Amino acid sequence: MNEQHPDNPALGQAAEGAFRAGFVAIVGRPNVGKSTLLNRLIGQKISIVSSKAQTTRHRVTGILTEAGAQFVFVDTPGFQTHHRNALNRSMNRTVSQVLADVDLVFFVIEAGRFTDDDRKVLSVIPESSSVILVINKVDQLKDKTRLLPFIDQVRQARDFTEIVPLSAEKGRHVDELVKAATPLLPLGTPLYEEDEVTDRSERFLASEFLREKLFRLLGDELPYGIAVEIEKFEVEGNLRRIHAAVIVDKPGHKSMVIGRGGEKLKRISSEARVELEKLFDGKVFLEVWVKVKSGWADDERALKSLGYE
Ligand SMILES: Nc1nc2c(ncn2[C@@H]2O[C@H](COP(=O)(O)OP(=O)(O)OP(=O)(O)O)[C@@H](O)[C@H]2O)c(=O)[nH]1
Repeated sequence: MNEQHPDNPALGQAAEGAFRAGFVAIVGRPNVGKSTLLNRLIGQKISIVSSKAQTTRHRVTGILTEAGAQFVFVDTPGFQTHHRNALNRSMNRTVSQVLADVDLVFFVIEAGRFTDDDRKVLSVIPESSSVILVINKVDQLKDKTRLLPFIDQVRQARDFTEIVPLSAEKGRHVDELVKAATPLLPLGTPLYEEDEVTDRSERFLASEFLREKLFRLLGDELPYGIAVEIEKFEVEGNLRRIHAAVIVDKPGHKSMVIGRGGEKLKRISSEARVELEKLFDGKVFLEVWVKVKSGWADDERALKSLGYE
């Protein structure tokens, strides 16, 4: 019998035993389109670090629940090869731990480009992992006949379980990825309810959204070791009051973040606010300032307080 859950048909199907659910990591060098892909996959269902999620080992960045499967996407902090300090050691450790633990890895590259940095990322994925090669930005490939030889070139580097060319930005063939990935998840009941959101999760999402805007709008000027700390998060009816500090390592970095006449910081916070209002479906009052904490990136304890493990 196919009993339907009153709020979520997907949960009803779990009773049949055919449901699949698992953790998925999306990895790739900077700028290949990982965030765009995640947003495209989960759309408005962006979630969710639920109360349950805090008892798991992973940071959940999004959940996609389909009729027959639930994908729980988890965060892998980017890794850098240039600086060696506590921050990087901690990040590299986290990356390999997370990858060894998830059920499936989406390894994302750009169509027509397979670089040394891509190979470095690939080398961190454990041999035992199931990996889907996601070739993103196929819309940028002018000569489509180049795609097959390119696929042949990349598949020399590893035995991928599946290969899916797509365009995350245009939303093309993203459903193919979901289709290819579903049978690779383990059988099991859903790990999370859909649209589960807690105060804590909103706080986490606020810091993630702000961090994303900093990365995007500072670009090459992004100071090394920048971090976001949510100092206050209050909910009054449909209004959220958020006070956030951007932590930088050196006094000189402060002016880079603030920009001439405060322009940069104003733009960063206003873009983050607009997206948070959409996400929370309510008004957001977001106040952001910049704080200097010298040497924080080298201080393991400070890292812990900022959420790095
Ligand atoms: N043409 C095209 N551009 C894309 C596509 N997907 C992403 N982009 C663009 O590529 C750039 C990087 O995208 P992100 O999603 O930020 O990439 P990322 O891998 O998350 O980058 P990091 O956060 O730096 O690791 C953005 O300018 C996107 O708009 C695509 O399918 N086609």
